Amino acid sequence: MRRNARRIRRDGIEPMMILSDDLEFAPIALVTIARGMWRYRSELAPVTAALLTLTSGTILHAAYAVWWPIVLILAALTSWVLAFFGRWVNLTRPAERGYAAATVLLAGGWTAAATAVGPSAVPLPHVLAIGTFVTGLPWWAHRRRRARVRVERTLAAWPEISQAIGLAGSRIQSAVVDLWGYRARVALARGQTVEDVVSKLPALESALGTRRGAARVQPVPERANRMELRVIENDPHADAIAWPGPSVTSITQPVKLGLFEDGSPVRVSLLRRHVLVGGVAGAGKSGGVNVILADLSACPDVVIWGIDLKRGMELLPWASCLDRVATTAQEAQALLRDAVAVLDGRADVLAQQGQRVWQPRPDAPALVILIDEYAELVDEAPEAVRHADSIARRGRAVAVTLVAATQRPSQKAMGQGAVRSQMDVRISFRVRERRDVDLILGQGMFKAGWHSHSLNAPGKFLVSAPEHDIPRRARTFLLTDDAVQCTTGRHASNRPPLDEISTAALEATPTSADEDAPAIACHGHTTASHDAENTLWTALRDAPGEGMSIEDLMRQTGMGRSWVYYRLQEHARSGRVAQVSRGRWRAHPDS
Ligand SMILES: Nc1ncnc2c1ncn2[C@@H]1O[C@H](COP(=O)(O)OP(=O)(O)OP(=O)(O)O)[C@@H](O)[C@H]1O
Repeated sequence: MRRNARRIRRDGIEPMMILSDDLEFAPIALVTIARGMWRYRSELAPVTAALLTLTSGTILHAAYAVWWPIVLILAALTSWVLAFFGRWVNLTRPAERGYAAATVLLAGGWTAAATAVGPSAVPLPHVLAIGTFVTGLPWWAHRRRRARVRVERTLAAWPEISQAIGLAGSRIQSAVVDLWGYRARVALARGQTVEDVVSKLPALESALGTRRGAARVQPVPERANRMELRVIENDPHADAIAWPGPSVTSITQPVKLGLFEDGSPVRVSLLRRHVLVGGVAGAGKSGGVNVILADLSACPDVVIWGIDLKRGMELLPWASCLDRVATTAQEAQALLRDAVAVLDGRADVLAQQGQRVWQPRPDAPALVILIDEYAELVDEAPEAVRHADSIARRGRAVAVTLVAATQRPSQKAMGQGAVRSQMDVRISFRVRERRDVDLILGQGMFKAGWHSHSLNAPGKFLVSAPEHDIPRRARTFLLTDDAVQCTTGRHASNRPPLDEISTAALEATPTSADEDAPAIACHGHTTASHDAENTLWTALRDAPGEGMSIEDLMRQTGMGRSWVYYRLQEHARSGRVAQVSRGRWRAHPDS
């Protein structure tokens, strides 16, 4: 030791620690070695296991040499149990079970041989050395083991980490390593809150040595002094997630919007709920609306109307599944006014029948109105906003609801009314400023850890709804143009028309000329309806033998599905038209 210290001085390097001759070197070295061995216990496990095997072989040979067949049988039995029931001891994959079974058989076989002939009998020492190295290789290379050890070492430093970031006294209770990173349950010290931790997230990420934005904190609902710390090392949302197909067959079931970071689905019920979708341009709002549309189009108990003042750019690909689309301010105003008429009509009937809510069924469908870029509506059709306000306040019970997308739902952009405050489901894609989080998700949400300003890819979102009250990052499914085309093709012919109560309410609604510019699809009370009636009749009369489909009739008349359907029903009742085959119609030859 003194020789070492002299060499350091000769090299001109100032020694950092001077050990005096009085100090006992051996205990310090032992403690350091023991600490090192404890720290690297996982890496040293194959060597430890070999030493234990050697010791058992030595003892058994000395005392019970005749027991070797028992040792061999026990080893074979344990190996068999591990191979077939290893799942019970967390050996989830077949490769892991195979490895454990082979290692136990090898170690047990060696111990049996050592018991019989002694551990030093050739070739047993060589077999033990080579066996340790060969079985050690998969152990040292195992990805999950290495990840677990790394996490254990990181979290072992929690007392210092928590001290450094001002959360002294908090403790790690347990940690689980998974495919994407790790999760730890943390017990907070007296008086500390999850909000305190949320405000220290950047410091926590720095102390844990993660990348920026990798740490998430979630409260544990049943205990205010517990939280779950999640560190995402491999972003499960790095790639787009293809839409897997419709997740529902009725609006009474929750739709699947995308996946959370742990791979679980984001399910949200849309029944009797208004939805606000917000986020900067390009953050994925239209993509999110597409997923909602794709699921709703598979539900025969919902009629969908759409308002798209971007000249129909976003909604027109869905036109064949939409009962009605408005692409101008006038059409939007007429559409929302009609929605209020439907709402009133349904409310009157429910009141007469002494019922409280409208139960959606294929013959009494819910009505969902999708509005892309709500702020445009406020700018271009301020009158329409009054109707939207009315729907937002009164539409839930009668299943007439809004899905409104906008970049920044400020009070001005939402038209000063109650629409924003009435939104039950809030979906926030990336926002530019922190205060926009509160605009979309509600007051105080930013402080509570809803950090949608840090979402880093289009399609990533946070959802706040009665069933989602914790900020968990998710990504919507991505629908390609082909998927949209395929979905509309599949569902267009099964879309329901509006029910008779709603249609009667529309028929009874007085129209104002300025609102009734012909919409792409619109019910029977438009100014164009008289011409459409004549066109319909001519089309049915001139139809070929196999009849005309409803889509053909919609195209020719320029009217919506409900209108065509009801006209056909009426003609059929009076015997003027007949259904030639499923969904195909023509005029009766005698009529
Ligand atoms: N879930 C997703 N996964 C992967 N990429 C996505 C996802 N959603 C959207 N994108 C990509 O982001 C782009 C912009 O998305 P989108 O048009 O939905 O944004 P937006 O918020 O509606 O923008 P704007 O307000 O300009 O209409 C899309 O062209 C698409 O390539």
